[in-house]
Amino acid sequence: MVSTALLRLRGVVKKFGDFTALDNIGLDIHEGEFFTIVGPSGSGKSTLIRLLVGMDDVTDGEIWLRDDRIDGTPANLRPTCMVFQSLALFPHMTVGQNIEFPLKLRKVAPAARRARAEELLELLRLPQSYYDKRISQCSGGERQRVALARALAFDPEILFFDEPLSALDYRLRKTLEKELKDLHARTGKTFVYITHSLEEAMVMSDRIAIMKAGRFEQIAVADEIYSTPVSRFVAEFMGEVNLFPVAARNGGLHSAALQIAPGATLDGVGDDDNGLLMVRPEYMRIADSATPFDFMLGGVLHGEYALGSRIQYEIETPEGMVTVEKLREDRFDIREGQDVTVGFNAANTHFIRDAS
Ligand SMILES: Nc1ncnc2c1ncn2[C@@H]1O[C@H](COP(=O)(O)OP(=O)(O)OP(=O)(O)O)[C@@H](O)[C@H]1O
Repeated sequence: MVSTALLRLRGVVKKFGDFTALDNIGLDIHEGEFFTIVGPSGSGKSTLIRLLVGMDDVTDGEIWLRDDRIDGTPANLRPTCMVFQSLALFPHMTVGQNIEFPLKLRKVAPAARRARAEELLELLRLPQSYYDKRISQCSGGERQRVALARALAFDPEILFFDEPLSALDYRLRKTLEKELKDLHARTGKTFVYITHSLEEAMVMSDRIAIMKAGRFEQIAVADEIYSTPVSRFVAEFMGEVNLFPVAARNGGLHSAALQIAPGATLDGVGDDDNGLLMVRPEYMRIADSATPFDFMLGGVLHGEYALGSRIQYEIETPEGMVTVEKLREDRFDIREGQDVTVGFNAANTHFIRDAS
């Protein structure tokens, strides 16, 4: 059978004793894709990657690489897969020796090894003079680049990344996020990446999978996960959010929390629907009598927080805290303790059906 997916998982289960760490996982990863798995601590991300690279065995299910079943193949016999771990460099060797290591294992001749190492230095934007530099003399960011160059020297079909940037400082992380995305585009390789950081996932990925308790809650492109999450869990995991219970009855919308403009409707919401109306803080507005909104609620400004280029406002309402966000240049002229009415329009909402 010819398949379009590079890596396919079917009914993958991993148990540790009675505990099910991965529960019937199905997944297709496409050739050349940057695929990121995010989820809270303990959701099963590392367990999944260990199965994918062959460091651990599945309890049940199948893993296919193209048209070969690989779940029974040990890690060292999966030459197409490679884990990228920054800390696995040899500190006593030079940058060049580290990058050439996989080629030496494959008995590539010294001149060809050196030529490839120089190409990879260029690809990773490291100066050629680094060839003779010791790893112990490289900075954290340079080590990350050398580790990537070495991973690419294996010429794997898929590169697996297990939180490679988590130990780095903010600025370096931001730089390397962009570099990784760029490297992905330049190499055309398939990247499978796991992280806690949603921001990292959003910047780099073609598709994101959100993991919860050993299952995928949603798999989609970043924008779709952010704008149309399938559950409260995904909505809350993907950043700040306001959620209001809403029901559709007798041709109208009802909510204990919100004043709803007569005739306001929500796309795709029919009679007897129950759910949560989601609105991201950047779509919340301060309302006045001149600017009515489809949905409004009153409260008191509880706090104002500067987040660099953005300002976040917390409004205390009878239904709980509501978050409103503005660009700094558009900041509101309101003071803590002041009464405010906030509003938003149906077009800027997403309805999460039956969200419990
Ligand atoms: N060898 C093991 N024996 C028993 N339980 C394990 C083992 N490895 C992992 N687990 C459990 O499986 C669950 C998933 O762990 P895993 O390390 O995959 O989570 P994670 O999403 O990678 O978390 P983190 O982000 O904290 O690394 C956890 O509850 C963990 O305690």
